[in-house]
Formats: sequence, C-alpha cells, structure tokens
Amino acid sequence: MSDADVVRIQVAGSDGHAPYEVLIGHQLLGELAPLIGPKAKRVAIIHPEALEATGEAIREDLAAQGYEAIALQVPNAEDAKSAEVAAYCWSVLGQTGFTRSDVVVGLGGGSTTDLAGFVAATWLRGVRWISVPTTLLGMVDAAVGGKTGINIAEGKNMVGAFHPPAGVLADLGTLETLGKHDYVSGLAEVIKAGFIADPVILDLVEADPEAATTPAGPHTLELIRRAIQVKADVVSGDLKESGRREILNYGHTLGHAIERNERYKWRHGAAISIGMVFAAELGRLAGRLDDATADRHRAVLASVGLPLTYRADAWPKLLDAMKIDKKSRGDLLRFVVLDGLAKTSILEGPDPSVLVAAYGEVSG
Ligand SMILES: NC(=O)c1ccc[n+]([C@@H]2O[C@H](COP(=O)([O-])OP(=O)(O)OC[C@H]3O[C@@H](n4cnc5c(N)ncnc54)[C@H](O)[C@@H]3O)[C@@H](O)[C@H]2O)c1
Ligand SMILES: O=C(O)C(=O)C[C@@H](O)[C@H](O)[C@H](O)COP(=O)(O)O
Ligand SMILES: [Zn+2]
Repeated sequence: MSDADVVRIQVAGSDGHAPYEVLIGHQLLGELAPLIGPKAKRVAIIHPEALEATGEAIREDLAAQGYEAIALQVPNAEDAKSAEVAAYCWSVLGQTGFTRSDVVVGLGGGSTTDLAGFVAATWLRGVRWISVPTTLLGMVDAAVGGKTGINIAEGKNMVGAFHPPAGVLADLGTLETLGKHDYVSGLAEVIKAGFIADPVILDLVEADPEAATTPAGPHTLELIRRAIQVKADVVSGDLKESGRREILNYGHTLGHAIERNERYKWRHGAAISIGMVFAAELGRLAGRLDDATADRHRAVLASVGLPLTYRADAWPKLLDAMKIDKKSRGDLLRFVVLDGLAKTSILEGPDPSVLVAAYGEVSG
C-alpha cells in the first residue's frame, strides 16, 4: 500500500495536549517507530492474550530498531480493565525502569487501549502513548479521543483520565482475525455515529446489512472513515466532555448499566445497542423524536444482528446503576436524546414514569 492509500484524519490539540493523526490503511507497522520517536529508549506494548503473536512481532521489529521493547500481555476483553491489571502493568514498568521519555503502545480492542491509555496517563503522572486498535470498535471509537480508564464493580469506566494518544494506527488487516460477534459489536458505535451526526452511515449499512457485518464488505473503509471523522470532529472541540462530547454517550446511560449488571461479560456494543433503542424511546415519549426515526433504530440495529431487548426484572438495578453515570449531576439523571436525525439534545431529569415507559419498550 502506498502512502497515498492511507487515509489521515486530524484530531485537534486542546487543554495542553498536542494534535495527532488517525491513520487508516494497511500494513501500518512502519508508521509506529516514527511516532515513538528518537527520545524514547523503552517501549511497552500492552496487548491481550489473543494478540500474543502480533505483540511479539511488533516487539521484535522495535527491538531491531534499537528500542528496549517489552511485550506486556494482559487478559482478553473487559478482564483487562481492572485495578489489578493496571497495578500489574505499573509493576512491570517499574521493573523495566520506564521513564517519562518512554512510550506505551496499546495494541488491541477498546478494552486494551482503554487500559493502556490509563496506564500511560497514570505512570509518572503521564507518559506518551500510541493506540493501535485491532477491532472495529477500537478503530471507530475507543482509540480516538483520549478517554482512558478501568471498570470497578460499582460502574463502568469509573476510574480514568483524559489522556490523548500521540497517534492512532488503524490497520484494516488486523480485522481479518476478529470474531464475527466482536465485529458486529463495533457496528453499534458506527451506527451511533450515524444517528448522532452522519446519517450517510445509516444509508450505507441499510444498503446491505449483511455485507456491513464483515470487513470484506464494500463499504467498510467508508464506514470506518466516516465514524472516525464524527469522533474526531467532536473530541477536537471538547476533549474533557464539558459540552458537545456528551453526544458520543448516546445509548450509553442504560448501556453501561446493562454492562455492570452483566458483570462486564457482555460485549459493549450489544449493551449500547439496547441503550440506543431505549434513548430513542425516551426521545419519542418526551415528544422530541418522530416515530420513523425512533423505529429506524430497531430496524438498522436488528439488521446487523444487534440485540434490542433486555430483562424486564432488571429495571430497579439498572436505574440504580444509571444514577452514577458520568453525565448525572447531583440527583439529576441526564440522557442524550435525539430531536431528529443528527439532532442531539439532553433530556434532564425525565419523569420516572417516562423512564419506566421507555424501559417497557425495550423489555419486551
Ligand atoms: N475510550 C473510549 O472512548 C471508548 C469508546 C468506545 C468503547 N470503549 C471501550 O471499548 C471496550 C470494547 O472494545 P472492543 O469492542 O474493541 O472489545 P475488546 O477490546 O474487549 O476486544 C474483544 C475481543 O477481541 C479480541 N481481539 C482484539 N483484536 C483482535 C483481533 N484483531 N483478532 C482477534 N481477536 C482480537 C480481544 O482480545 C477480546 O477478546 C469497552 O470496554 C468499552 O467501554 C472505549
Ligand atoms: O468518547 C466518548 O466521549 C464516548 O462517550 C464514547 C463511548 O462510545 C465510549 O464507550 C466511552 O468509553 C464512554 O465513556 P464514559 O465517559 O461514559 O465512561
Ligand atoms: Zn461506547
């Protein structure tokens, strides 16, 4: 692949953080060392068990270029996003003599890059890191924007930091080994970007939903590019989520509560899919969203195999979990809703009866 085939999306710097680029293409490994730069002596490649061979290949490549490179293996999926695993990473960095000029590489899906970014944010109060997403969800969402963190029993991503990467390398070739369910989970965030900002995404998925569920589909690059552009545009203007960035949380208030209720054994995209149907019903019941757009949520999410419903008896626990959502202010629950396609707004303190009614629509 020539350099001309690499798509580059810019993310602006803010709050003292430098701007960076998201590169989308094939065989991007050669881009890693220039991003790490000459000042680093050591590089820690944090990767999940599933990517042991890739982690080792990158380690060897960087070692051959003179870096003291270590591959730091962590558990697959959400099991990596824990205080214990973060502490294990800190110990390894300490034993390696990792200094402020050294660099962390997060190689993997969103769980791994959230952890790696958090480790980088907290080690010596912040070292540079590079995100190398290997899942659809990682590419279109988690790797970009600098939200890093871990889960605790009380809630999803409750401990974390805003710490943008120095660069993002989205190598499309890595998607070929990703399981179907994990790929489809990423489509939930792609579809989210469609509803909140870029409806062309919805048209592309609806044109051939089956093709959208595989990286071999005709619109894969276009979908990834458009979803990353949405994310990059939003976070460029509001790194720390003091305003517009909240729209990226569409569907996440209920979605995160479901993940907590499932003890983080569900895929993020599956929970967010149900959360978006709930948010659409809230918008409809609040008299803001038209029926056609609300119904379109169910149609497009179901067409790619994402779930739409959750257990009715879970409501009290979900309501409790939603109270510590990061968008809450005091006792006020706040939801991102749509006033129309790509027209986001905030619904504050909805009447409890409206919440129950909306949940009734997603609990069968
Ligand atoms: N920071 C953010 O802005 C942000 C945005 C969206 C989601 N997230 C977080 O991302 C996480 C979900 O990420 P995800 O959907 O990428 O899942 P994941 O990171 O949990 O990965 C899913 C599974 O795929 C494996 N895997 C990863 N890449 C692979 C590959 N190329 N081939 C084969 N297997 C591979 C992983 O080891 C894991 O078992 C959640 O924790 C969510 O909260 C963060
Ligand atoms: O980047 C953001 O901002 C998002 O909200 C993107 C979400 O898709 C993502 O799941 C994020 O990790 C949620 O963050 P949280 O602040 O609600 O924990
Ligand atoms: Zn998400």
